[in-house]
Amino acid sequence: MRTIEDHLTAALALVEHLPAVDVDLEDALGSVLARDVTSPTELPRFDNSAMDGYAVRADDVADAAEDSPVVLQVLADLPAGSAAEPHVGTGTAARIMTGAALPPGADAVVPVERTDGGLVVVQVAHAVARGAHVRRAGEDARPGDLVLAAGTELGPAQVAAAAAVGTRSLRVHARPRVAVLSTGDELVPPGQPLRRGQIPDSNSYLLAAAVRAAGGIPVRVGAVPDDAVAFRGALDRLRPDVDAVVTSGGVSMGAYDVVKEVLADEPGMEFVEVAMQPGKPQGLGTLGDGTPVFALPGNPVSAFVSFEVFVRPALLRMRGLTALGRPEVAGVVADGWRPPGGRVQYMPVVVERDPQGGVAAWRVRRAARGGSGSHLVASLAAVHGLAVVGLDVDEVRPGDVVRVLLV
Ligand SMILES: Nc1nc2c(c(=O)[nH]1)N[C@H]1C(S)=C(S)[C@@H](COP(=O)(O)OP(=O)(O)OC[C@H]3O[C@@H](n4cnc5c(N)ncnc54)[C@H](O)[C@@H]3O)O[C@H]1N2
Ligand code: MOO
Repeated sequence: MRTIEDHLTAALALVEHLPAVDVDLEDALGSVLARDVTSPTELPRFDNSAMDGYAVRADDVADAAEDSPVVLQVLADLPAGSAAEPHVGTGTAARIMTGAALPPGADAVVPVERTDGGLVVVQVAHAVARGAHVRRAGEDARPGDLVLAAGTELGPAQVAAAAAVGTRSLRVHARPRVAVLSTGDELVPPGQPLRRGQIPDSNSYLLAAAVRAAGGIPVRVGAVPDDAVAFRGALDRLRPDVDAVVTSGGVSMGAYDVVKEVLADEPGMEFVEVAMQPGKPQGLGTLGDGTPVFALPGNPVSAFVSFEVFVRPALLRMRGLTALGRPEVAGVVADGWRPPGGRVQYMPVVVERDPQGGVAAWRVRRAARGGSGSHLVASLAAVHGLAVVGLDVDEVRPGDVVRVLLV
């Protein structure tokens, strides 16, 4: 059997960062920058007030106190956005709002609640230090500073930083468009009546959602029957519109394993057994035109785990990311189980804070009560993580510490 590491290496070798495209800031969330963003200006762009109040010369109000306020003449009113530039000389002040440019001559701001709020003359009842409540130009960024590095995934904060430096569109890696096909004569779209032997197709929804959660764009074809002509036809109709294809089912030893039957003849494809549970039978490779294909096993938990371990990292790489793993915690096992041995096990688990366990103590229990079967799709709904159990472990006991990938 092939190791997980070798199979992941083979999967990642099929893909590279997708080419760069321009995306409007409004649509940039979740994309990965293909080019650095530097600040063309100082940020803040100009010295400005951090408070609603009065722009003053600190020396003028050095002796101000509650019982002996200093009286200043109010020269101007400066709301945020005002282009006025009144010169604040000795004995004068300008009423100023948060964000308005500090007028020349002024070197501090007195908050309005420290004054009588006068519009013609103002009484200032407190001294302020030079620079008080002034936000200095360039204290956030200087011209040429790197604000966002290529390879950064754009979240709300990164989008805000790009907007603040005046960028309207960003150069990002294209997102992978990923076709999702499930195979099986037993599959019926969810919600439709079922005769004996039929089940709803959950994998095409699972995998389409997983593609979207990984930052890709799913193209959900749905269920295709176990028929070589139908499967080949569905594949041919998809391309060249997609960057990758994910299939589920039909890769094992069965008499009707259509994915294997059709794709085993493709020179770029291989069907292997990987030393993991679930997820042993795997197909991987490229179609004639180079489109990568991930042929995952049909059992729902197997499809889920296989996507996590092999497909998600590949999609992240296509999106332009270099960190491809999930965050991990070490957790203490609450209820033990017997792993299969000889294969690395990915056990779907619920991860909870241990109330007695201090800051970062996690308690881990199986998501499916009493089972680890790869068919337990309803129990999958409880999953927080996958506990990774080594292939040489014959028993996981309560109190053991396991590594958990947070999914
Ligand atoms: N003789 C052997 N039989 C099996 C072996 C083996 O080594 N020798 N391996 C088992 C393992 S492990 C797995 S995993 C499965 C993988 O089988 P396939 O990838 O060929 O998947 P199918 O046979 O098509 O389906 C398996 C199972 O999953 C259900 N299924 C399939 N697609 C969907 C879907 N879209 N939504 C919901 N459920 C789905 C299907 O009904 C089956 O119950 O093979 C074992 N057998
Ligand atoms: O590998 Mo199968 O995925 O063990 O159920």
